Amino acid sequence: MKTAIIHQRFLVSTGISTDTRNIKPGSIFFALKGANFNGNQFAAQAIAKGAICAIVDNKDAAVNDKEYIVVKDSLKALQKLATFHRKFLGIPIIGITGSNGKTTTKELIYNVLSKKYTVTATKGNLNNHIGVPLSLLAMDEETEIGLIEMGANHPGEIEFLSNIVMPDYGFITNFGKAHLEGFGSLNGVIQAKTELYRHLKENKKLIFLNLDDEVQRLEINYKHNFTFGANRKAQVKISYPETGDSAKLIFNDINFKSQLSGNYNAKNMAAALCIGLYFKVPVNDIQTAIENYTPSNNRSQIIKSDSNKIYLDAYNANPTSMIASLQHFNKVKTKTTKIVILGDMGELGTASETEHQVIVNFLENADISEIYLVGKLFKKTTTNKPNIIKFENTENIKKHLHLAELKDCSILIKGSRSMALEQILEVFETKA
Ligand SMILES: CC(=O)N[C@H]1[C@@H](OP(=O)(O)OP(=O)(O)OC[C@H]2O[C@@H](n3ccc(=O)[nH]c3=O)[C@H](O)[C@@H]2O)O[C@H](CO)[C@@H](O)[C@@H]1O[C@H](C)C(=O)N[C@@H](C)C(=O)N[C@H](CCC(=O)N[C@@H](CCC[C@@H](N)C(=O)O)C(=O)O)C(=O)O
Ligand SMILES: Nc1ncnc2c1ncn2[C@@H]1O[C@H](COP(=O)(O)OP(=O)(O)OP(=O)(O)O)[C@@H](O)[C@H]1O
Ligand SMILES: C[C@@H](N)C(=O)N[C@H](C)C(=O)O
Repeated sequence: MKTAIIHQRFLVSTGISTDTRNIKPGSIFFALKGANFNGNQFAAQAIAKGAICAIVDNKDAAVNDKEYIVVKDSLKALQKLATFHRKFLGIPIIGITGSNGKTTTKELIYNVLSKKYTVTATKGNLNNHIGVPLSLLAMDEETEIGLIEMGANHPGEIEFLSNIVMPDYGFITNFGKAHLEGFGSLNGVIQAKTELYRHLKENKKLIFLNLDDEVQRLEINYKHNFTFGANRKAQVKISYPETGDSAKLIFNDINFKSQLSGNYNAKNMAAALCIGLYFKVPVNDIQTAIENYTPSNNRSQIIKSDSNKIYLDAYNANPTSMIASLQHFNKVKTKTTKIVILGDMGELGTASETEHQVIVNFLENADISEIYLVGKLFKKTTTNKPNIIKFENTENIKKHLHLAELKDCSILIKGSRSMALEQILEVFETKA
């Protein structure tokens, strides 16, 4: 009942705010609890800064009945409001999850579908129990298709988010060794990510499948599917040519280029193509949308800096995405000197030591001239290769690079968010 009342206020508001440090005038403020603050303490400030209503779960924070609504739990109220709004709009929603490439694939799909429809998509990677409701609540009556990214680092989370989103369509980018701390193993990742499939199947909704992925292939007998891949049974038949440094694919004899480094991004492009075709976006528009997409935020970027070429992939890292990046970089043909700078991979739990050593073992046999490993986890690995040099932290490698005269180099930079390896760019005079 309260959800319906809040929704009435929401419809005449400018949207949702959860932070008084950047409040939107005319918005509804939800007082959330976090690791550092209790949002209830900011409710009055939110109203003073222009919010039309504050949803609080501490009755003492409610100054009057006009501007404050007291609920049992503000976070749950936000999540319920999101589902209520989703049902109210009744538009088709695509849910996307996976271990790697969610944000990139979501951006590609967004660009493709926007050629024909008004699409509202998750901003950045606001993909958790707070970000997903906020993304749904960013949709309005103009929105024709919603595109929601769902992230997880423990079992049950995708099911929980799916119940909020109620997607009509779903896609899982891949199953990789990410967040092993919470998922336990690759099998744990598969069990958790396929919560999306189970949700879609129970509700007879459509699944987009990459038939080149052995886990996704298992779903082929579910009748509501639309498939892509190099696999001969795929409805959207793709071929993946041997490429240079950026991802490419071929569909119906048309070459799709991209500004994305790494051939693994080709399957993210293929997913966007498949979904674009399903929603009847003309192929030439799909091609333009994919080719014009320029990655940012340290993901799959190709940056020219004087005579050096930098592959900046420092947004995040895990064993699957790191090995994919290295295997690709290893194969790139260039006359320049190849250098890799790798930062620790976080959130791997007990697999951490082994997985860092696997990376070092790969590098020992790779066609790469100089290898710099940064962080405490890589420090624990063993190697006797003289071209593998270890640094305690990002500051130390920056000092080293300041002194090194790097010319005519191809440099791959990849590491977990906590390592913030993009700071290394400061060393180069970047000319994008
Ligand atoms: C709760 C919240 O929104 N916090 C944001 C806040 O953090 P801060 O530390 O400042 O405060 P608190 O959280 O303690 O504050 C409680 C509330 O008080 C508000 N407030 C505070 C001070 C003030 O002066 N006025 C206030 O009103 C405050 O805004 C809170 O509402 O600010 C930070 C800086 O902006 C935010 O980063 C922080 O946001 C949190 C982290 C958050 O969850 N935001 C979501 C919108 C979101 O989607 N964030 C994504 C995270 C994506 C991610 O990591 N995904 C993982 C998988 C998911 C794992 C999941 N289980 C999980 O743990 O999240 C993946 O691998 O993809 C993002 O930020 O990118
Ligand atoms: N299909 C893929 N296979 C392996 N690695 C990939 C794939 N797609 C993207 N990556 C790698 O993952 C990095 C992060 O991409 P992106 O942000 O799109 O993923 P994400 O799943 O959204 O991650 P997060 O949830 O942390 O935001 C890319 O820069 C790239 O290195
Ligand atoms: C940034 C967060 N979503 C993530 O991907 N974490 C891993 C462990 C990383 O930082 O690489």
